[in-house]
Formats: sequence, structure tokens, C-alpha cells
Amino acid sequence: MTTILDDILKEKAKEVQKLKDSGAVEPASDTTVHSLYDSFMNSDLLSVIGEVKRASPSKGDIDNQVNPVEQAKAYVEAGAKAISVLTDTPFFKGTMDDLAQIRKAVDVPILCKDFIIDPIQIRRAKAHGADVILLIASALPKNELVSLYNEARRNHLEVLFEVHNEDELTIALDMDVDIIGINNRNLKTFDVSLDVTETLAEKIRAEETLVISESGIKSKGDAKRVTRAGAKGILVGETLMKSDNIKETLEELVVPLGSDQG
Ligand SMILES: O=C(O)c1ccccc1NCC(=O)[C@H](O)[C@H](O)COP(=O)(O)O
Repeated sequence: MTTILDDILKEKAKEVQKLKDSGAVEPASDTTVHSLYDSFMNSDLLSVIGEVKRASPSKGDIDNQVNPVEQAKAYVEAGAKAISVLTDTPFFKGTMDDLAQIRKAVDVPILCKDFIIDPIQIRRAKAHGADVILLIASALPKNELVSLYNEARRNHLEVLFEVHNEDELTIALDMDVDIIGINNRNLKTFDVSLDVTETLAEKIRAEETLVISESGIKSKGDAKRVTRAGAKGILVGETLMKSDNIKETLEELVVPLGSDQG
């Protein structure tokens, strides 16, 4: 049975071919780096990555009318330490232009949230102002993940290496990646459970590896739960996109690390 991830990857292969045929990606001239790793590892509070997410395969339209720049600025003003921009168009209704516009408006690390399968997408992300790219362990064989990881690092980009189960975590640990995203959402079934962070985070050496819990985080209780499990950061999309008061919602999520208070 094909899954939505298979469908997304099939579309990505077409997109990559078009990009190569167009010869459109220029080398990035700006070498400024905003380090997500340094920022999050040096904080005593849980760091939030606020995600600009118009739509998703699991939820359909979330906010089609959003102004991505205003949304990102509101996140940063409310205390987000980084921004994630969904740049995939067919399934998430995002664009690379969203990323470029947001880059001009905020001074925090920006994650290009896309389905990377080819080095040309890495160079495009860099050229549009990204500091971090996503690599999804379940999307590619290990040798391709290693090669894309090295390509990103050569382009002075950090990598959020996303895992959802123990086999994928083993790959991340073998590769000695700096930033592991534990996705609470199963990309095949769309089931979401914070148990995933609790199960996997304890197997990661948190002193040197930054752990980010992704998806399904809605409340202060959720934030405290993944913090106790070892996450130093959270990636939050839908909850912030649907919030009527971004400041209040985001402030609730910024709980102290290493304590049960907050
Ligand atoms: O969100 C989806 O439906 C989805 C489906 C297939 C692949 C990826 C998907 N989401 C990407 C993400 O990782 C989330 O946008 C991100 O973790 C934030 O999740 P949430 O806070 O639950 O919106």
C-alpha cells in the first residue's frame, strides 16, 4: 500500500527534475549563519520553533489566508527562538518565496521544512536564506542520508535529522548527527503520540545532541512532558497557526528545562 509519504516523495522527484532542467539555483552569496544548535543548547528554557503551515495532508487547510511574514514576526516577538517554513507546495501550500520573505524579516534560525531528496534542494534552501534543512530518516536509504547530510554541512547548513522509531534513531546515532528531531507523528498513519518522544529521547546523549520534539504539541502540559523526556526544543505548527493569541499560547510553552516547574 502506498502512503502519503510515498506520494510526497514522488512529487518531489518531479520537482527536482524541473529544477535541474531550469538551471535556476544560483549559489548563495550570504554566508551568515544563525545556529539553531548553539541557540537551543545554551538556553535554560525550552526553545520553540514556530512553524508557518498553511495546510497539511493530515489536517487539510489550516490557514490559507495567513501572511507568512507577519506570522513569523509574531512568533519571534512572542519568544520563538526559530522559525520553520513549510516550503512544499502540492501538499502544504507553502513556497520557497515564503522562506525568502521571512528571511528578510526575522533574525533567528530558519528551518526549510521540505522533503529533501537531492543536493540541488539544499543549495536552493541556502540561496533562499535557510539556516537548517530537514532530513527525514524514513524517506531515504542510509547512504543517501549520509551524502545529503554532508552536502548540507558543506553548505554551512545545520540539519534537523528526523526520526520516528528505534531503527531510524540507530541511523541518526551512527551518523553522529548534532540535532535529532523526534517526530511524534507517524507519517504513514498520521497517528500522533508524545510517547514517541518519551521512548526515544532517553536513548540520546542529551549533553551533546540537541533533541527536538516535533508535532502534536498543544499545551504547557505537553511541553513539560517532552522536556522531562529530554527535549530542549519543540516544533509547533498547528497550535500556533490556529491560536487567537500567539503571545499567550507561545509563552505557555516556554517551560524551564531540568525542572518540573513552569
Ligand atoms: O502534518 C502533516 O500532516 C504531515 C504529513 C506528512 C508529512 C509531514 C507532515 N507534517 C510535517 C511536520 O513535521 C509538522 O508540520 C510539524 O512537526 C508540526 O506539527 P504540528 O504542530 O502537529 O502541526
